[in-house]
Amino acid sequence: MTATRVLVLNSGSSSVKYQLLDMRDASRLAVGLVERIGEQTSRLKHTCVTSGDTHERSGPIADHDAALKAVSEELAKDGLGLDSPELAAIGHRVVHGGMFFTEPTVIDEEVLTEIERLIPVAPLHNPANLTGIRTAMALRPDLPQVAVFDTAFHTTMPESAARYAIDTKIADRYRVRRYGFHGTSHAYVSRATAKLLGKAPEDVNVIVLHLGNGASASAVRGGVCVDTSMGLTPLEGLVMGTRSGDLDPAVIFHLQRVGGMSMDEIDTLLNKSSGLFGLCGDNDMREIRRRMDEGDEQARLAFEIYIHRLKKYIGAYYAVLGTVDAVAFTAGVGENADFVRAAAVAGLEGLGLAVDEDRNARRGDEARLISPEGARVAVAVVPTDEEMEIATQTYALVGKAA
Ligand SMILES: Nc1ncnc2c1ncn2[C@@H]1O[C@H](COP(=O)(O)OP(=O)(O)O)[C@@H](O)[C@H]1O
Ligand SMILES: CC(=O)OP(=O)(O)O
Ligand SMILES: [Mg+2]
Repeated sequence: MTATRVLVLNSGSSSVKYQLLDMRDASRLAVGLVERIGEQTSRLKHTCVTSGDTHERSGPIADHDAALKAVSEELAKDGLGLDSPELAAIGHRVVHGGMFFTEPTVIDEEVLTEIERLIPVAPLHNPANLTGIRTAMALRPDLPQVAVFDTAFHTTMPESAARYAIDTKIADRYRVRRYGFHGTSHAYVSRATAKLLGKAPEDVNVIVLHLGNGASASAVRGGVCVDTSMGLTPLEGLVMGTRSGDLDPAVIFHLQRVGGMSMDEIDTLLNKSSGLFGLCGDNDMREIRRRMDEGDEQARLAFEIYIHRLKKYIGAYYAVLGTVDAVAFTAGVGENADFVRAAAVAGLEGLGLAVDEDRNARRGDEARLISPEGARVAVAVVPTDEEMEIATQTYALVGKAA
């Protein structure tokens, strides 16, 4: 029997998303999510796609190690356990790959050490990714484990976009530059957008807006990333669920010198209690919408700040690209919040950007155009599929090695 299945683990700071795929036809066998890891109210939702059965369990799951063991038990109940000889590899999302990793990579001790070394520049993500990898390695030491890096797609950025305007010697010594994240999603979505337009990726310029809890924008010219909004860490750029995005770096000096806050306190403030959450106490766009509908001014202002920043990046990447064929909205907010999409392009008719109200309001799981018929620039909703992209890259690498 040839092994054709790939398990993908997308370990986030407090969640694990996973999919088991059969790469003969890229079909999904099982999908699931463990949320709120480390809290009393953890929840696991597992769906066996082949039987259509869904199981849910709630109750505390202490850490990512426990989460992965729970996932492995769920898969085993469906006869899809990690001990299956049909499993060819396990693919892991790794958020920060630094300058070292530009391609999917089979994980060994040296790779683990490098991912660990990058923890200070991805403190919310790389530790969770590492636990996922170590647990999976312990469960199946014989299998190839492949890391697919969020930063990889952005390594094509020109130096003019990747470098900060600081002393070059210091920047080089400490490897301070813009790496960019969500690259697997930006790669997948920019290609899927070209497909939606009936063109080859080489022939289109796309602005991708990945709006999830973390959020980033990218400018993709002919399939190649030329700029992205996240930087040394996933803190720069757009307003996010709990992260501030762009700010004057002097805010940090001010909070330390005048506010008496420690560096760790400021780090936590900017990463975990800023963004939409810091502005209005909620980081979920559904809740913000509900509050705005009730006339809540604080939620309204948070929304306006979020949209203002988003619009600035659309304008900036329009200028970076010169000509734009499409603007693609993706991830939790981008795929579901029609009011965010409408507000983000409102007033940009001069740039050829608009949404058709009916098309924008329609829901669906497929990539679709929401701009009016005959619009100069296509505006689209393009669901991301980081897991499928990771599985494809993992299987290609393992196949090559075999
Ligand atoms: N139906 C919806 N309407 C508006 N926003 C939504 C909806 N569903 C999800 N979201 C938003 O998507 C976010 C999660 O996006 P997701 O891409 O899953 O994020 P992450 O991968 O960073 O966890 C939620 O925090 C919420 O703001
Ligand atoms: C890099 C990053 O911000 O990832 P996420 O959106 O999953 O938090
Ligand atoms: Mg995400």
